Amino acid sequence: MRDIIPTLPKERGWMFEHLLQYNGFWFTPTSILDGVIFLQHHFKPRPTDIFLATSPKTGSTWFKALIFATMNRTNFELSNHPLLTTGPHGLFPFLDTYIFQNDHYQDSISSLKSLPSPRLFSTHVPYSMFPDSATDASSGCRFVYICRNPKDVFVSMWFFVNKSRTKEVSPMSLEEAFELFCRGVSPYGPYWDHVLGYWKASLESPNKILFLKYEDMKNDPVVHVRRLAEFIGKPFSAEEERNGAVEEIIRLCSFENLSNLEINKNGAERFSPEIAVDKSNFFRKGQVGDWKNYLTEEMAKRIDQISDDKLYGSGLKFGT
Ligand SMILES: Nc1ncnc2c1ncn2[C@@H]1O[C@H](COP(=O)(O)OS(=O)(=O)O)[C@@H](OP(=O)(O)O)[C@H]1O
Repeated sequence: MRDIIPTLPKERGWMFEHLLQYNGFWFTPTSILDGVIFLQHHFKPRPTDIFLATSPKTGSTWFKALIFATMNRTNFELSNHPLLTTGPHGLFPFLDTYIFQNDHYQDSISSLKSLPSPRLFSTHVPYSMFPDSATDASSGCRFVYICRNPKDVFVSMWFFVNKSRTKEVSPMSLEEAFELFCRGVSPYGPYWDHVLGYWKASLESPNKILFLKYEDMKNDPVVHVRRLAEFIGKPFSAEEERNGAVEEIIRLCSFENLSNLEINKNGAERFSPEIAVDKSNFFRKGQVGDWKNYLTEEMAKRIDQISDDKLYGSGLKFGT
């Protein structure tokens, strides 16, 4: 499979020199692309697997914390919760770079096999690129997908790459990045196609894919954490509700709490030999509508127009 890499369409990268287009989406060579190809051809899903799927900068860090804290809430006291010492990205495996936590494919396969069920994974991989054995209605695997307003996603991504990019990549102006994003050339982009893949699948199989919006979680976290808990098969009991368990999880995973923990302020998260990101870069502002501080009226209109065109007839509207 790797033989095809030199033949793939190539564009300017955001964090690394290039992005390569594979199966209609743009990926970073070689780390991410290798991981995606591994997933397509070697990953064996289990019916109990749960995937937290996101496009980059849509709230992955936040939802990693939320889903882990919800799923494991009876296993830990708040005072010794893993989130206080591990940080959201270390809680459960990121599937896209899983092969780099191990020496080669065979080790990754064995190590995936040894994980206890139910396995929880995070991923940025588009829905269409998952093996059929995971996406078939009969497979049992479930996906939680997070969508965010593309204007905030773009601004978040631009700040992130300007802090995290490697030395060989020259700084990218907001305008240059904007052009690439609008053309769909962004990590795991086109953003709109990524969202629509999961959206359409969630309409076809609502019991298989829970489609959530960053903005809705911000507006009414209690309702959405309850939905998340029900979807992963861990609904809050009446007693937990009375004891404020939902609110406790929301507080634990809040931007204010997580961004102020020592574990999230210092050091780097290493995803692969090439990709290491300062942990603090995963926390910027955590707000809805920050795009207003960076995009001109014309830029906002252009993204809105693309969204109108792409989402036309889908029934999906981005949060604002
Ligand atoms: N706890 C919490 N609550 C709300 N928002 C949060 C939280 N943690 C991180 N963030 C904000 O999410 C943005 C980063 O997105 P991701 O976590 O998807 O990034 S990544 O894909 O893992 O690189 C980025 O958004 P911006 O602030 O708009 O840049 C982070 O600040």
